[in-house]
Amino acid sequence: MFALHELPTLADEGHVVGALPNPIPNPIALHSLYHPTATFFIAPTDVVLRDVLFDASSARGQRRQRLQLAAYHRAGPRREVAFDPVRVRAAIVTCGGLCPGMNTVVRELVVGLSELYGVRGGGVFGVRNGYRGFYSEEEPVPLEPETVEQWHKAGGTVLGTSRGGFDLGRIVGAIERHGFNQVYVIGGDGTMRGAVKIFEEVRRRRLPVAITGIPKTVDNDVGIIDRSFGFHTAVEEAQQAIAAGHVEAESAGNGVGLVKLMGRSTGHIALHATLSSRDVDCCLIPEENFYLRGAGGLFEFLYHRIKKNGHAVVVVAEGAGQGLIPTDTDSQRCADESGNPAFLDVGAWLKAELKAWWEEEHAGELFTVKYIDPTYMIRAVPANAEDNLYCTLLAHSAIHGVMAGYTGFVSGPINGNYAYIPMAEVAEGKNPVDTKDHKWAWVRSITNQPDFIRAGAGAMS
Ligand SMILES: Nc1ncnc2c1ncn2[C@@H]1O[C@H](COP(=O)(O)OP(=O)(O)O)[C@@H](O)[C@H]1O
Ligand SMILES: O=P(O)(O)OC[C@H]1O[C@](O)(COP(=O)(O)O)[C@@H](O)[C@@H]1O
Ligand SMILES: [Mg+2]
Repeated sequence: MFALHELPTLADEGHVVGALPNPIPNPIALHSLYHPTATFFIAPTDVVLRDVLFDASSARGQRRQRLQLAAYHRAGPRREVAFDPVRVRAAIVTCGGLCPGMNTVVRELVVGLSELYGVRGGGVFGVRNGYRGFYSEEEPVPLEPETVEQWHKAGGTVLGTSRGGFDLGRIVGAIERHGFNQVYVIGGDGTMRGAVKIFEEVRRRRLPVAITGIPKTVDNDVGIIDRSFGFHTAVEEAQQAIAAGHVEAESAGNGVGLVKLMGRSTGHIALHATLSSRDVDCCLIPEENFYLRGAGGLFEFLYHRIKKNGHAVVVVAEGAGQGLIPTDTDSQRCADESGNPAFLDVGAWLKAELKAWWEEEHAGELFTVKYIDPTYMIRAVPANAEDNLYCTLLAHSAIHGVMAGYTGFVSGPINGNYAYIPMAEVAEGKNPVDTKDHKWAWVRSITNQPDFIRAGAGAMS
């Protein structure tokens, strides 16, 4: 009935984990102050379904769908664990761009391993500055609950992060040399692709090491899970920039407030910020082509809005309209150290184009464009309450899975229920905004912006 997406375990390889010949009862069951209820432990047969929406109109269709239901192991504490807490030697690393909540995840991993499972002092380490920290001169730092106690209140990552520096041989060599048997990797899509390689190399070398990923990306561009942590905080922070753009535009004669928000290849932040603000007249995202001049274009639309309301606000995701921006040399379109494309500044380009257009078509009439680029301000903040809660659940899910002996997996909510997903699936999955779906239709119904399909033609850029 279900197609269960099985997880690798350390036992598959015949490893005697943490010097345990057989699983032992979960130490949480023996906790002196906490007595687990009958439903506390999750059975290996508990699953979370990936799809919850079905067309109930045809019995045949239902039968067919039931046969293909993708299911994942439900996350949570198991009755038995594979690691002896006394022998746990865990490494935690944060990679890629900043995202609100990174410190919270680290804090909860340290505190959870110590207080839920009784991992002893000196059993948890923080790797400095991303993947390269495994083999750099800076040694991993021991992390105790007291060290990390206040970390959830800080933005950024205390451990440090970086792009690039993924040297597989040296990373796995360092894991072996330090005797790490649990590795918690906090990072985005690129980091997860790297973690899959680490997992595979660890297997190839037959090392008794569990590798798990906790998906981090402010862009929300990791697939399968409901959303990534920090995303809601970033959307909340973006409101201030949009509000400022609105005030500036409203206070000027024929004013345009232009706000650029993060989103390298996905427009989730722009979309959610637009939906929650209501000050936005037009939202431009990488997944939807647009054009500036002519009938049905951005400028025609903005002209009508300005004439009607006296002002307009445009939110543009950083990855939007890249194909429209002229570039003199190919070298301008370079990549960052991780190989991610470094984009041209769509905001600065759009501002210049807006000014040129007004000058060409409405010279003599007052016009102002205020361009706000809050790029790092929306991600370099501490997590809000909801994201702190979410980070805690993600960290605990990861610990429970690793202690149970699973490896090569990512924890995350699927339709609100926490699940363990094979890491390779998450690394391969993308999460673009589905412009055919209702969420994008909601944006369009709120902004009433054009669909940028030229009359008599398909979508154009
Ligand atoms: N395909 C890949 N294979 C191995 N490592 C990768 C890959 N893509 C990115 N990485 C590494 O993952 C880390 C973070 O990647 P990056 O793309 O900068 O951020 P994010 O994980 O947030 O998307 C970097 O150390 C980078 O070298
Ligand atoms: O200047 P940096 O650190 O490379 O970060 C900029 C990029 O980081 C992002 O937030 C995405 O980063 P991640 O993939 O690491 O989450 C993009 O929106 C943005 O293009
Ligand atoms: Mg990324």
